[in-house]
Amino acid sequence: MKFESYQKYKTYFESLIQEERKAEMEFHQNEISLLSPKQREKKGRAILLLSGKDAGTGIGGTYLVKLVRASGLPDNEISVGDIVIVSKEKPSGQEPFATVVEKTKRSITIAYNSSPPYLLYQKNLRLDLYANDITFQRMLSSLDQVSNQSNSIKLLLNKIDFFKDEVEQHNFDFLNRDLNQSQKDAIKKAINSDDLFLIHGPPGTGKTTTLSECIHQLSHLKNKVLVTAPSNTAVDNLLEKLTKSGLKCIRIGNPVRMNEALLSHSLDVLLQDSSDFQLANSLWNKTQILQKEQQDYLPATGQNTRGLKDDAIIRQAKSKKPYRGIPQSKLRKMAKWISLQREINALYEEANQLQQKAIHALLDEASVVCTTNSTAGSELLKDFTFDIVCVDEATQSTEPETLIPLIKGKKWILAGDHKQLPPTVKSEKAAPLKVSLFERLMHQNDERLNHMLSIQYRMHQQIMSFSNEQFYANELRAHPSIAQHTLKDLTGYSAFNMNPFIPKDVSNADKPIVFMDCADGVESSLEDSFSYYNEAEISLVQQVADELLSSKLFPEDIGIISPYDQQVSRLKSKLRDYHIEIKSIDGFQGREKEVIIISLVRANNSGKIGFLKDYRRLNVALTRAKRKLVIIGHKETLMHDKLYAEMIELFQNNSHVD
Ligand SMILES: Nc1ncnc2c1ncn2[C@@H]1O[C@H](COP(=O)(O)OP(=O)(O)OP(=O)(O)O)[C@@H](O)[C@H]1O
Repeated sequence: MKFESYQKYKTYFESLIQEERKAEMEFHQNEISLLSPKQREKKGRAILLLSGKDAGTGIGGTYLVKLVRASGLPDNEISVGDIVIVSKEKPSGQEPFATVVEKTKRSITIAYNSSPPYLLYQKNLRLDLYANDITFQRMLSSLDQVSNQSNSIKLLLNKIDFFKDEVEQHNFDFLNRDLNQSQKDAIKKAINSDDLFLIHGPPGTGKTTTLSECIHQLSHLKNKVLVTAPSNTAVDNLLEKLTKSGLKCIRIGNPVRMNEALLSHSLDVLLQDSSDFQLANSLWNKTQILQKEQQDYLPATGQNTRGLKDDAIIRQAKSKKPYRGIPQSKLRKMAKWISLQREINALYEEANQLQQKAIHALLDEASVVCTTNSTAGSELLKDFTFDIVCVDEATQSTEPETLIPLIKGKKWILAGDHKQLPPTVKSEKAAPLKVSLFERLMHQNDERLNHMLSIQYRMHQQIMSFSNEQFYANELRAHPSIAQHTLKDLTGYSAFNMNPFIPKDVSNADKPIVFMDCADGVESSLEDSFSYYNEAEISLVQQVADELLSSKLFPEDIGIISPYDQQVSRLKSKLRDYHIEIKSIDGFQGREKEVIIISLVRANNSGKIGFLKDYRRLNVALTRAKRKLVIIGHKETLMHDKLYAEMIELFQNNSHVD
């Protein structure tokens, strides 16, 4: 996809974002009707047991309601800016929308455009997330903001001038002495490139290791770097590598969603040592005392005021006479409430300024700031720009989402693998969003702008072979330290063939890959479901797991993956006591295990293989195992597809010993 002008680019992505936003809302409606309130609270998308009270008026005359849970809010994914609904038991779908404007440990304040329903001032309320709207808003805002950045537009519209001024070339003293030549080359090219560089990292090639060294070098060269990734886990993986080698980084985001071991780098934790922030805290404490005192008086809100403005109430209270039917005692109580409110507002204002000062001091000093793509668009970073923005896992986020961090920097370095699964997109109509910016730029630019890491540190070379040929033009090499590693190297492993119906190859350490034809398997699906399961394959997976466990393999060394959620949940319940990790292929991207068992599920007369046809899913599945890969599938069905047929042929012939 190429764009002729910024306007065309903006219109194209705006409509896709709106489609996806609609699908997100439908997803929440569905989940609300399917899950119990407690199940939804556990997922972090509902908060139960709240009590509501009037919190005055907000910006633009909105009506504010504060919802409190005295015991504290449970962990949740609801953020300021999100759209929510409040109900008594189960939402009916008729509730008006509100927007979250403030969140504390015990309360959440929401804004309504018109007078909120009376229900809001009761106990036992339930608040539901309706759309994670904040990320959509940030995407739209990034699309707008990019119009002021000629350099960014040039990159997005593929108007890159390769022959402009010579870029300053740097020589490097690498911190990580173990880097291989391909990784060093990627770092040199990325740093010496002009505005944009793409690090293509096939499975296990040390993409994060390489990006981490690159960030170190950039920081040593006195650059201010913003480092982002789509998920908190991916940000923490990178942060762990960066801080291990001594780089000072600040991590922005909700500490509840961070890896505990990395909390000392969190902005929230670092702020605790700032004297300005401590002062701000004491002012917030004062506001709480004043708010308590306010409870003895009458709130000058809603019907109490009979339309009188604050100044008029104060004036009338001084006059010692009733006014518009409001008795003098009530006027005095409201006047006192107003003067306390003014004091509270002033303290809040002062505290917020002090907090801003403390945050600015920390962020001004930091050479590396780490956060998720979405949070890069938060108010906190509003006034900051960076020399370089580095985005890890860039093939897992949509183009508008990647734009959120990118517009904060002059030069972009993206790392990812467009041969693995693309970002998740809920709406069919928004499917073009599955082409990440990384993938688009990779296809539209020549090799001067990218480098593929070519040495992998995960898979036995036979396990790597098929993916290497099909997806990486045979350019991948297995590092000698792992190229021949097998189950034999694991302490205690002793192949044991206890089940005569399971081929010996399954426990034989010298056979890194086994394809098992589950010829009597039949796919089934529940009514109204596009997900499939296959009972015969479930039984075979169990027998294979038994065989491996009795060969003294630890359950934590085994992973079971399947493309279909129905199969995953049935495998989980059948193997409940096995303590083996069982996940969808999509959920296992980025992970690895010594042994992987794949159940492919599809088995029918017409050779239909559904979304197995997305070969990137097959690539992810085949590249998770380090020492042993067992693939279970219905050969006859799979042979209808050329690529699966090639895979089966290769793996059935390829189980010789090297
Ligand atoms: N030069 C190297 N020498 C030795 N080990 C390395 C080297 N580079 C990476 N590794 C190891 O390879 C493994 C994968 O590295 P890393 O997590 O950086 O890879 P990745 O490409 O981001 O992974 P993924 O495939 O999950 O995206 C890690 O255990 C890492 O320590």
